Amino acid sequence: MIIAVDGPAASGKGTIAKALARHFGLPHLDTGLLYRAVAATVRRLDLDPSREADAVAACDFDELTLADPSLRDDETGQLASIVSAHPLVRAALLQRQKRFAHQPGGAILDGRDIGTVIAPDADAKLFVKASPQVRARRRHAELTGRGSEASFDQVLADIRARDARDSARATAPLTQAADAAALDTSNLTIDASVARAIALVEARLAARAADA
Ligand SMILES: Nc1ncnc2c1ncn2[C@@H]1O[C@H](COP(=O)(O)OP(=O)(O)OP(=O)(O)O)[C@@H](O)[C@H]1O
Ligand SMILES: Nc1ccn([C@@H]2O[C@H](COP(=O)(O)O)[C@@H](O)[C@H]2O)c(=O)n1
Repeated sequence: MIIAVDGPAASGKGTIAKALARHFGLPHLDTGLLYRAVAATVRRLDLDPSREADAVAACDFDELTLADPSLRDDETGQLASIVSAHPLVRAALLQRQKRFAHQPGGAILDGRDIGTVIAPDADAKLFVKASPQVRARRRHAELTGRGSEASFDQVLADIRARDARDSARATAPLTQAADAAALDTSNLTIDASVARAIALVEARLAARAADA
């Protein structure tokens, strides 16, 4: 069984995907981390993120980079959304994600293009969203908890900039797959969001079983 979870920055898709992975006993891949690792490598090697050839060179990143907590920084997220717009960067990371999705026993992946590009054949697809203000409030609380001094206005501006870049790029833009179930978490607690996500996935699986 493959479950695809997509959505914009800080919508809660990672939180939901991890909980679904526990519930259904599936391995989980946070695909944003791959783009963040490329971004961190571009920065470490002092490359130019807007040059496709530089960003492609960083796709061969050291696997240990994936465990670096600084990947979660807001600055790395912004840089990730710049490098991820290059078609050759997306191509370089494509097979790794497809292999993970199609491993025996199934998998759950979260990102921007899981339901549209990585696993269009997924058994269940969710598109997790929340208003920019709610997402910025949550991300600001998270960053403040980690000692960051970023202001709420800065976090909101960063989220809007990332949404715009991720949605406007020509290759694999952020968009809801036609067969994805939308889940707006703006007015839901984490527990309520997870319960709703489980119910949506189970409904989708039951509908597929009835069709088969
Ligand atoms: N329903 C919710 N209610 C309150 N806080 C939430 C909810 N869902 C997630 N959060 C919190 O919001 C923050 C962002 O959530 P999460 O990291 O899951 O988002 P994301 O979509 O995976 O973000 P990104 O795309 O930037 O990786 C986290 O601090 C998380 O604990
Ligand atoms: N499937 C994906 C996942 C992520 N991206 C890009 O990476 C940035 C960081 O992702 P997070 O999920 O960790 O926020 C994101 O803004 C996207 O630009 C992607 O393109 N495709």
